[in-house]
Amino acid sequence: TSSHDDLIAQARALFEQSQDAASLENAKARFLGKQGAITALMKGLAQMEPEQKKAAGASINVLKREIEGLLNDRRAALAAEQLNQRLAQEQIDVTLPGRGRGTGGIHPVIQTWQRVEAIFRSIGFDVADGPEIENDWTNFTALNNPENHPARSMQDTFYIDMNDEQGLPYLLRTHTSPMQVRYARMNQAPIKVIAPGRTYRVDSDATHSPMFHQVEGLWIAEDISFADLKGVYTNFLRAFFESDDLVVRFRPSFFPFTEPSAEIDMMFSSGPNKGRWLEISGSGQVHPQVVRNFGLDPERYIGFAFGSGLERLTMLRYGVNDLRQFFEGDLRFLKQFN
Ligand SMILES: Cc1ccc(OCc2nc(C(=O)N[C@H]3CCS(=O)(=O)C3)cs2)cc1
Repeated sequence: TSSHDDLIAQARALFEQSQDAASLENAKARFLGKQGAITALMKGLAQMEPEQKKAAGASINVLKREIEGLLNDRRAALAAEQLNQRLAQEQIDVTLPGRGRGTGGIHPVIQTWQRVEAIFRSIGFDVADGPEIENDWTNFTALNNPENHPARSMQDTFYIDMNDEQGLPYLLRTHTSPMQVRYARMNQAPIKVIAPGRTYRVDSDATHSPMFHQVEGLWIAEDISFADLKGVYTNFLRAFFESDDLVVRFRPSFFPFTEPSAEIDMMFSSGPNKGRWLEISGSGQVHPQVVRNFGLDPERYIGFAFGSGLERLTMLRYGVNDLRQFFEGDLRFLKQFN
C-alpha cells in the first residue's frame, strides 16, 4: 500500500543517513522498536474484522521483513566501510625500503693491521702472537736493555702490582718485541716473523696514546744482510701506500737491540706530504747478544729487525692528524673508513 511504500522509503533514507552503528540503532528503533512504526501498525489490527486482520497482519509482516532487510544491508555496508577504513590505515607498503640497522665496520687501525699482515704473509713471514702482560726479562733484558735503561722507568712503563718468580714486577709490554723473543725461543732458525699488536707506554698527547699498536718484523737466518732489510721494507712501504714513487732512506741511529741501527724515513713525490722526509720506522741488524738470548749462535745466525707504529702508518695513509681520534669511538670519524 502507499503508506507501506512511504514507510519503506523513510526507513531507506534514515538508514542511509546513519553513519555509524549507534545512529543506525536509533533509526532501527523508529521502525522496529517497541515505540516503532511496525508496532503501531500491529496495534491497529485489534479493531479489525477477522478476515481483514489476517490480510493486514500478513502485509505488515512483509513490511517488517523488508525494513529488517534494509537494516541488515546498511549494517553490512557500515561494517564494510569500517573494514576498508581500517585496511587503509593499517596498510603496509611492502615496497618501501627496509629500515636497516646499519652495518658495523673494521676500525681503520685494524684495517692497517690486516693489510700489513697480508703483505708480509705474501712474502713468507709468519705472524706471532703473545701476552700483553709481560715479564721484565722478555720485554727488556732479552732485548739487551741495560738494567738502568730509562725505558724501564715508571715514567715510561706501566708496571703491574704482581711479581714473577724472580720477584720482578710484571708490566704491560712497551713494544711487540717480546712476542718475537718468545717465537724465536720456541722455533728453529730461520726465524721469519712479524709481531703486530697492542703496546703500552706512559705517554699521552696529540701524537702519543698510552695504548697504541705496533708491528715489528724479524728475519734471522745464516745470511740475511742489511740490504735484505732495505729491499723488504721498501717494498712493504710501496705495497702498503700503494705507491711506486715513494723513496726511502736509512739514517744511522742507535737501539740497544740492534747494531748497526737505522731510522727509516720515506718521502712521497706527490700528495699532501710531497717532498718531505717522514720518519716511519726504526730498524737494524739484530744485536748478537739478542740472537744469543734466542738460544742461537750469533757467529752462525744474523738478521734484521724493524718496528713501526700502526697508528702512524694509518695517519699517513689517510691524512689523519690527531691520534686521539682513533680512540674516541666517534662514528662520524670511523665510518669514513668503511
Ligand atoms: C727480537 C727483536 C730484536 C729487535 C727488534 O727490533 C725492533 C725494532 N724497533 C725499532 C723501532 O724504532 N721501533 C719503534 C718505531 C716506532 S714505534 O712504534 O714507537 C717502535 C727499531 S728495531 C725487535 C725484536
